[in-house]
Amino acid sequence: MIKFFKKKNQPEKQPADTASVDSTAAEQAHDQSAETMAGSQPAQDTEQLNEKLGKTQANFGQKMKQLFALKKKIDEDLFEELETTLLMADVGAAATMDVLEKVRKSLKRRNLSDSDAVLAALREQLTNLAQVVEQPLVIDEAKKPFVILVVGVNGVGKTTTIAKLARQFKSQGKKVMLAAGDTFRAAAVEQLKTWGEREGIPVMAQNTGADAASVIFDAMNSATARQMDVLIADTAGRLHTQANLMQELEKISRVIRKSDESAPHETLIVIDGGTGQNAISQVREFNNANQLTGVVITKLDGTPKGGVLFNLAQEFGIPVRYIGVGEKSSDLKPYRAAEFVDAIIE
Ligand SMILES: Nc1nc2c(ncn2[C@@H]2O[C@H](COP(=O)(O)OP(=O)(O)OP(=O)(O)O)[C@@H](O)[C@H]2O)c(=O)[nH]1
Repeated sequence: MIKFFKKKNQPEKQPADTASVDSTAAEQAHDQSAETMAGSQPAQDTEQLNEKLGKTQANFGQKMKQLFALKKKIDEDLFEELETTLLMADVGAAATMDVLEKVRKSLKRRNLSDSDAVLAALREQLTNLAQVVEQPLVIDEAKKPFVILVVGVNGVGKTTTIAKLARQFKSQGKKVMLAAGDTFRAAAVEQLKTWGEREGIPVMAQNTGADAASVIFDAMNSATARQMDVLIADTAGRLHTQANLMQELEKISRVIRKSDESAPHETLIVIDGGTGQNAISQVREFNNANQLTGVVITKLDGTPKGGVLFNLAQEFGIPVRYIGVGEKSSDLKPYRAAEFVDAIIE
């Protein structure tokens, strides 16, 4: 979906001045020829999660099954092969060692040594680890607006995730506003505004190059005045190694707190599921700048390395709120540990 948000090859348009887009403007500016979010007409989501996570499943459960089919004997070699499989799926060294150690102990305790028992113990331990970060995002209705700040490096899927979230919240009957805090690129602001018009979701924006904190501060005031339930603030993608840009994020949070000292109520980092080990340093650096309260892992449909979720769970234990498994609106799924483990192990 949201091909609309594809930034590559998009002409940079001159942005309008400060704009608050109303749902009434919806039809007017709608470019019929523009690619729409595939989810605009709620799509039938017949595809199962295990199909969506097929690449990780092939690199994970399928490999394990092949391993067990070849090796009936449970020995050190088998554990080494399991270790390699987990590492290749980006589970990370610490999580791999920990999980396998617990598998060994569990087998020893129960005096089991057949391959079915190893697979069952592995599933149990991976589920335990995956459950550490299962904590769905709940919008506290006492906070009006409930402010969600979305951060992450470039191109991970922040803007598309925001669009998906906004549609989901709106479909639950919530009043949602977006703040176009990605002020670096004219196209980013324009795209969000046009999309908001079409969806009947107000988008607060200013000129390109405007101070992101000021855009979000204005949006806070407007969302409060208009009694919005949820305000989702986009931010420009930035490398976690760019100290000045990381400081800008700290400033955004400080400015938000001037309007509501309990906000932001959720600081979500979006991570591209195919990033590999770099995901760890991204979460670490962003967490240092703005305490993160949730993680969204996107693009899990396109990578064999979905094991990164375990890596992040082991390292930080920050709740994984959603997983992105495609481009449709319905492809942003609330994260459920058992469902996830089942999908990659089946
Ligand atoms: N296959 C797949 N593609 C996704 C998913 N989430 C986002 N994308 C695609 O990833 C690309 C980048 O998404 P954006 O939302 O533009 O990323 P961004 O983080 O806002 O980018 P910057 O503004 O440059 O920082 C788009 O083509 C999206 O359609 C997903 O779960 N699966």
